[in-house]
Amino acid sequence: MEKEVSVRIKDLLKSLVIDIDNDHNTRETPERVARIYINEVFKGRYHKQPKVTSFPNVKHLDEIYTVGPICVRSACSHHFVPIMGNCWIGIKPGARVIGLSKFSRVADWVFSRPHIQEEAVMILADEIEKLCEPQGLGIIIKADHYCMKLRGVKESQCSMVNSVVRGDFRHDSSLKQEFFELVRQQETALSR
Ligand SMILES: Nc1nc2c(ncn2[C@@H]2O[C@H](COP(=O)(O)OP(=O)(O)OP(=O)(O)O)[C@@H](O)[C@H]2O)c(=O)[nH]1
Repeated sequence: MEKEVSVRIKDLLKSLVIDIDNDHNTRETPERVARIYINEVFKGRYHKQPKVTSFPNVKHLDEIYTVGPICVRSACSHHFVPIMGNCWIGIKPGARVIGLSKFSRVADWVFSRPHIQEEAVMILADEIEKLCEPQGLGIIIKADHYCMKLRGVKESQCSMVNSVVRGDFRHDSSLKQEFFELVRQQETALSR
């Protein structure tokens, strides 16, 4: 696959009148770009989900906890330029729990694909629900879209914030508020 992609990138660069044969800086760029897409930026499409072990919630914990900020590194489906930001996950555990670091690993796997942010948050929520079946789940993403910064409208300060709430977070507004408040407090502490 790397070979096939690099051949096509070579054609693309030729169409863009980039002289990869004589410009020493771009000579191996097609191979590099192929590796970046397959092994890094879009790896979530080609690599298996990271292994996640779940454990029984022996103490029947039913208080919420949050984890974040988790890095969002993605690419927008429309222009293939970066989406960079943070995400926060809130859990009211169910019968099983997973290790904290696994939220980052699964998020990285999900975000490493071309996305629009509205769908990315739902796909991540679906994966977390499958892994630990929480009683409640909330996710907030705040991200910069370089299709709005680097090009187009060139808005340097504008970002997108969206969220998804599932289970008890959706049915119990006080729980949802608690999650948003915990994230707000941690964000404020980080920005000091
Ligand atoms: N809803 C949503 N829109 C996004 C996201 N990422 C990029 N976009 C927007 O997708 C739109 C694509 O618009 P098009 O009109 O098809 O493309 P375009 O002519 O390049 O648009 P401009 O960016 O306005 O120049 C742009 O407004 C982007 O800002 C995302 O995650 N969610």
